[in-house]
Amino acid sequence: MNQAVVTPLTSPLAPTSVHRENAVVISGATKGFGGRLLFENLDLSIRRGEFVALLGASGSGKTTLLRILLGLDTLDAGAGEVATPRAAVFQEPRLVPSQPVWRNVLMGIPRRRQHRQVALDALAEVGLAAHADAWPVTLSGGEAQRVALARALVLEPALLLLDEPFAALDALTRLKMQDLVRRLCGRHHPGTLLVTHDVDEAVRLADRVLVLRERRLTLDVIVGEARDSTIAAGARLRSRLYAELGVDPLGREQAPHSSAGPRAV
Ligand SMILES: Nc1ncnc2c1ncn2[C@@H]1O[C@H](COP(=O)(O)OP(=O)(O)OP(=O)(O)O)[C@@H](O)[C@H]1O
Repeated sequence: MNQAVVTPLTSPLAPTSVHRENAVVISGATKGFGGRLLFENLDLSIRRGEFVALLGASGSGKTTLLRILLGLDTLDAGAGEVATPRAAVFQEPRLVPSQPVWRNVLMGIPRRRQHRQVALDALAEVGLAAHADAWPVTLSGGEAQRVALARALVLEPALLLLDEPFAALDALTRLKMQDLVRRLCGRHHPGTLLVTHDVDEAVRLADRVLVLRERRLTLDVIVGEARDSTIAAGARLRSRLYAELGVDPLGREQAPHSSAGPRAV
């Protein structure tokens, strides 16, 4: 079993008490760049095993929040803790071209676990065991992303951060990759945060969808029942998310959005 440890997001801010079942707990999170606030006083928790999608307009701060959770950036104010180990998959696979696939898979794990068989098992999970000795340059975009996913999961992350990992893939590969990620997250049980622009993707994959808008999480909606009950319920949920994002999927003119404050449904 994965022995998650807890890492404060910011020091010397007082840490919150993250329970072992939580992958993320942050409160009052505030971040800006050059005098522009991206988000302010934001609260977020993600449980282990929970798949959360984060939607928001371009530039709203989604990647910045993900980078903070990954430890690549810090909050300006607020407190938070994340369970570790953490792993991430980005839009680009970020493989090391001078190393064969199996060595790429092992790159983030401790030396004592760096055995070829560990890589082969991880590659088998993403259907790429036969490509273990291939060079990254010979892989398709979808295959390279599956290697990146294997490299993330071999860490047995308590928190998995996905920053638009399907965005560069063709439509069919994207659907297959989404199913794979969902299946493997169910098996490995990390808390997962998926940053995406794609409402359909969020509804297809997530247990919960958040919308970051105007410096706040203006929507925090449980997806499961709406997605799984009827087609109409799923469509209503997607419409609601599009409306929250101020977008009409059919390209009709939108009335200016007014948001009274964070709402949960
Ligand atoms: N290190 C930095 N220094 C200065 N500004 C930054 C830095 N990182 C991000 N920003 C700015 O913060 C804003 C939010 O960026 P971020 O990448 O978090 O948005 P996003 O919601 O992920 O956007 P997109 O969906 O287009 O990827 C942008 O205006 C960006 O230019």
